[in-house]
Amino acid sequence: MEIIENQVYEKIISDLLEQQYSVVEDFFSLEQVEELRNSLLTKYEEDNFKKAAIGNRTNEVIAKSIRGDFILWLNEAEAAPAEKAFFSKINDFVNYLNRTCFMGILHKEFHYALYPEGTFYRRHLDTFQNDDRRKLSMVCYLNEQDWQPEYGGELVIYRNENGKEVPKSIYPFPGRMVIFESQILEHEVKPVKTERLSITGWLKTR
Ligand SMILES: O=C(O)CCC(=O)C(=O)O
Ligand SMILES: [Fe+2]
Repeated sequence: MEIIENQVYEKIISDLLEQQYSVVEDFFSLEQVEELRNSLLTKYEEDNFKKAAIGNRTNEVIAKSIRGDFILWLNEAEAAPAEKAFFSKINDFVNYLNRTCFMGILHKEFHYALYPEGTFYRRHLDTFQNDDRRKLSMVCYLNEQDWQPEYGGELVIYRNENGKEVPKSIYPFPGRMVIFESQILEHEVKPVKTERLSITGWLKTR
């Protein structure tokens, strides 16, 4: 089958090869972001979110000193239209990765996340949850368009450059998507001064 080159995906792939992470400003349109934000907020108001835990799903510990967000795992089969459109874009990206880079992505898992004022997620590696199948982490921010840097909540990625640790701060502006190597890059979410919304997920092998 012929592969039609996609410039956005190609940029992500070359960023990942060069620096283990990539930031894309318009992976999802602002309309899509708004629909996802509304869907997240409705489900949060209906009390469907759980306090996020650390450890794997059979060995969960709620540790507020490590992370303070609330999450809701998404089920693709039962997804609402906004989430169906989200997954269709993710699936398109996964197919591209598998066909052009032989990444062998077989599974994925995504959750909504809401960080209430004052919460954070301390420095960690996403494979600490006993899941070494996690290959790529993806975070898409669903905040309002007037999100300000003073609100905090930046994602800080720690990269090693020539033996020196270099932190990269990425603010959670709406529509922004961050993709990084789950097994390599430690990262943290700095304390937020106002509610912070996102979808986070992992592309997994085997
Ligand atoms: O929301 C973010 O920017 C990152 C979240 C994160 O690190 C995680 O959920 O593992
Ligand atoms: Fe993480």
